[in-house]
Amino acid sequence: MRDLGYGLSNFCRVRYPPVRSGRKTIADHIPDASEALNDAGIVVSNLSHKLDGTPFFDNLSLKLTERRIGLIGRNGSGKSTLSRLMSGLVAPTDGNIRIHGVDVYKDRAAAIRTIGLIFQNPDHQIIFPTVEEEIAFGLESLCGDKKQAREKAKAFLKAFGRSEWAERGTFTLSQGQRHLVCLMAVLAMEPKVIFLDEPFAGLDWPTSRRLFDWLDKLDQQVLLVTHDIDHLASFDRIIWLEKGSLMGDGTPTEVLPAYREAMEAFVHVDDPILGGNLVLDTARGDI
Ligand SMILES: Nc1ncnc2c1ncn2[C@@H]1O[C@H](COP(=O)(O)OP(=O)(O)OP(=O)(O)O)[C@@H](O)[C@H]1O
Repeated sequence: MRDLGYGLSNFCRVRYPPVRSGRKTIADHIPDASEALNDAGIVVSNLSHKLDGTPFFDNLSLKLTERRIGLIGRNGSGKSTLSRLMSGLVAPTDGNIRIHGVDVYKDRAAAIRTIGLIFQNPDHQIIFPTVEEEIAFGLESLCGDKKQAREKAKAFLKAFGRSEWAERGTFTLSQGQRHLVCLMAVLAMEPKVIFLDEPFAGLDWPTSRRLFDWLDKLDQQVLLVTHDIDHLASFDRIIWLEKGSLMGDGTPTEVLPAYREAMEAFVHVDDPILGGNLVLDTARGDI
């Protein structure tokens, strides 16, 4: 497709220089040698990553110690890729990522104890026919004892007021209920950090609200990838990515208005009916 020269990256760079927190600058989040020894939170150090041989992340460094962190950006901005890298599912081309001191790619056994991942679609996560088996699976990989894992799964279901789900077929549950099973399976393993990649997509408002309320009560550090910025107003820190670059980093009040304005400008500038200029370049990653 033809690009009329109003690419997102240029648009944002001209009108929206990276948003910086009043309290901190990006440099404050770059770990120095002494900070690298600090095991707290998520530490991304000089991350460079290529996709199909093309550089995507270039020397990205972040130190995330806040309890609630939102990761936003347009489609293709790199949110899921960064989540996969942070979860240790993908090897970074260069640099490293440590979560509470664990190099998540190199030390998978420790990573499983440290990170919990919840995907957008519970069907990409659930593999067992019954709820109890699903929850017991991760526990068994931690303790190595099937009976103990099943008992712990039962106790966990009871604590969530869902004992009657133990023998229930996972695919007889609604999508919202399957999300809850995924959340319980992850929480049962007591990870220090939980990554959620668009967990509310496709859920009705009460279900997403209830899931959000559960998340809100968790003690764990949570990193939430979402397009629904209304969920992020109460968060501690927002990271805004565009095409692998950091466009904003700060509190919701510092980042979200600029993000909203940039996204609204896109609606009007690029609308084929109102503006006549819709040019979506798939190679560029617009869609
Ligand atoms: N394995 C891969 N190989 C090559 N390119 C990839 C790969 N995975 C993702 N990409 C590309 O990297 C870019 C970032 O993708 P990513 O899925 O991280 O974006 P996203 O911000 O999560 O998008 P969305 O909001 O649509 O979920 C996209 O242009 C995508 O096409």
